[in-house]
Amino acid sequence: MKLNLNIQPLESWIKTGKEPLLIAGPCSAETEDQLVATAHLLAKTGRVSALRAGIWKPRTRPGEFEGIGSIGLEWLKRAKEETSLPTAVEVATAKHVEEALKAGVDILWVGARSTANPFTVQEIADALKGVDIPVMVKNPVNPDLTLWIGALERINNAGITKLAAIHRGFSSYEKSAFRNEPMWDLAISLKTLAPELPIINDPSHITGNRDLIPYIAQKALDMDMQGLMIESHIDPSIAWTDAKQQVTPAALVELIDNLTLRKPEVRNVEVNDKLHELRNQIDKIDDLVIQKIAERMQIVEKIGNYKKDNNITILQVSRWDEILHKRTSYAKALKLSTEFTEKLLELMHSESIRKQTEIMNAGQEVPAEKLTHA
Ligand SMILES: C=C(O[C@@H]1C=C(C(=O)O)C=C[C@H]1O)C(=O)O
Repeated sequence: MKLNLNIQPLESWIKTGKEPLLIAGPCSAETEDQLVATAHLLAKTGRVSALRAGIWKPRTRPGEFEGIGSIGLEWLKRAKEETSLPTAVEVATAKHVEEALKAGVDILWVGARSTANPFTVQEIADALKGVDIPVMVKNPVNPDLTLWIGALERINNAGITKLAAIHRGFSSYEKSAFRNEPMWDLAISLKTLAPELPIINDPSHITGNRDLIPYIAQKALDMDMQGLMIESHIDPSIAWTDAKQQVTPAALVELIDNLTLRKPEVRNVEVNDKLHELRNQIDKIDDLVIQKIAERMQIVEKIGNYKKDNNITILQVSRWDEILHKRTSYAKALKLSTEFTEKLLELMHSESIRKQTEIMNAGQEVPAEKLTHA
């Protein structure tokens, strides 16, 4: 299934000639000097397509710097006049939208905390009705693809067609090197559901650590994301927010220069022929894999019927354990990762359990009305 979004290409609202497409600027606008000086250095690099700056900062706890507020819009205006860089800010309320529009901000984005709340997103969407401005929607804090899609749909339904998603990673309880887990699968699912929707990666918020930015930025380009949003500060050591993840404009250029640009396709006939030949091999193998899984399921059905006739439980922990051990060690010998093999086996096992449950309980299914929420 594909999403039904009405989207204009990225080229219609941002200069995309520079590779990769780069939106950069300080995490927060702190002082007029800091913002304007950073903007000048970024513009001078010739690599940046838009200047970002947080004016209103939704902080997790009160008492931290919550953004400079509306005065920052004036500084952004000056930065734009002096550098010609279009400007981008985060909006979290209808009032923010109103003020940003009045101040001539070029691009708005909806932050991760706002995306997680459909009331907030709807308020922003309502404030955008009848306005022609690009809007980027960050993924929600929690790893919930539907919330991300819902926010994009609400903004799109308000008539915003210059739309993009920002992948900034997800909160996770698991200890990790990253501030926010990239959970690439979610971004890949979004791209699969809406191939025309540009996705901008935000390695600054994913990593929370400037040293890790290059790895995430490279992976984002390799995942065919359309651009990068990277926090850049004239002097990160004294930044008021996110000091550890910001980079100087000079470091930003070095980082970008070290990325390898890859395209979804190349025009070289020889390369394409070789790729085609390898993909043909994959097609044949995939067909065989599916065929073998179907054969396995037919045997599972026989086992299910046999267990039913003889009153044997569906789940057989020791047999399942034996399968997990034997298969993972065999797979390991064939250079497959244990994590992958386990996932694959677990998927097959749960389908096997589902199938046998269906056989065992034929005619005794829970009535549909009992399955609906009270
Ligand atoms: C198929 C069986 O039932 C279940 C499913 C298994 C499988 O799909 O391999 C293994 C053990 C059981 O939990 C079985 O008992 O062999």
